[in-house]
Amino acid sequence: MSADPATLPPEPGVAKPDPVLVVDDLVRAFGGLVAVDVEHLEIQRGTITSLIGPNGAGKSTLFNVLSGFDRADRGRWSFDGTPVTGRAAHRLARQGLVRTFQLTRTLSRLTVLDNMKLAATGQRGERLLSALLPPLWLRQERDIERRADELLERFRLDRMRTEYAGTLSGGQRKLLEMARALMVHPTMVLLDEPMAGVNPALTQSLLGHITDLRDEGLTVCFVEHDMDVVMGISDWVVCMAEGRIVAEGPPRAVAENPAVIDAYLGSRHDEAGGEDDAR
Ligand SMILES: Nc1ncnc2c1ncn2[C@@H]1O[C@H](COP(=O)(O)OP(=O)(O)OP(=O)(O)O)[C@@H](O)[C@H]1O
Repeated sequence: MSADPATLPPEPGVAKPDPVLVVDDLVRAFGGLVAVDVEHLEIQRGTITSLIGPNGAGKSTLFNVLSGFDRADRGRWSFDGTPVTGRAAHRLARQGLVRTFQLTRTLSRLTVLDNMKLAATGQRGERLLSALLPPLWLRQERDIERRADELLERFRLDRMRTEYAGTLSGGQRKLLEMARALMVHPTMVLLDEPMAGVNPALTQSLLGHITDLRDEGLTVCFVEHDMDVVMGISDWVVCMAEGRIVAEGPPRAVAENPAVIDAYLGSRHDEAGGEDDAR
C-alpha cells in the first residue's frame, strides 16, 4: 500500500489512498434473499486483499457480480477509474480485471497448453479481424503461445504442457487457474479460494506466487476460508456477513474485531440449530 494500512481507520467502507476498484450501493438479491448489500467498498491498488466471512455471507456473489459473471439489482462500481457497472466478463478482462474459476470438466479434457490458449481469447473482435488477415493471425497465435509457455514455466507446469488438465493434482490445478488468469496481462485478479484442496507442500509455493504478483504491482483479491492463509499474506482483510461488509482492516485488527467474531459465532449458532455453540 502506498500509505501504511495501519494508518487507515479499520472501518467498513473506509477510503483508500489509491483505490483500483470502487463499489457503491451494490445489491444482489435472489428472490427475497438479499445475498449482497454493499454500501461502499474500495480496494487499494497493489495490495493483497482477502474477503472473508461465514458460509453464505455473499462473498462469491460479490465476486461474480464484480467480475461480470452475474448481474446486480442495483449499484455502481468502477475499475481503474472507469465506470464498469454491469460490464460483461470478457470486456472487463480486456480492461484488466479477471477472476479465476475452478477447472470445469470440459477444461479438464483439454491439454494444459490449450487451457492457457483458450484463456487468451477474450478478444472476440480482434480474433474475427485477424481471421481475415492470416499473417496477423499467425503472429497473434505465436504471441499467445509464447506467453503461455512463459507462464507455464513460471508456475512450473511446463513439463505438463501436453498433458490433459484433468490429470493435474489439486495444487497444480490451482497453479493452472492462476496462470490462465495472467494470460490477459491483468491489473487485478480475483482468486476464488486459491488454496482449496492444495496439499501443504504446494501451499507455500502458491502463497509465494500470490505475493510475487503483488510485488510486481498487481492487485490481488481473494476469497479464502483458511484463516492461517488470510492472516499470513493479506495486507488488508474485508469481512462480510449476511451480504454486508461488517469489518475491514489489517489482518490482526480484523481478527480481533467483535463484529467479525460475532459474524462467525452467529453463523455457528445458526448451524447448531439455535443452541449456544460458542466454540
Ligand atoms: N444462484 C443463486 N440462487 C439463489 N440463491 C443464491 C444463489 N447464489 C447464492 N445464493 C444465496 O446467496 C447467499 C450468498 O451466497 P454466496 O455463495 O455468495 O456466499 P459465500 O459467502 O460465498 O458462501 P461460501 O463461503 O459458503 O461459498 C446464500 O444464502 C446463497 O444460498
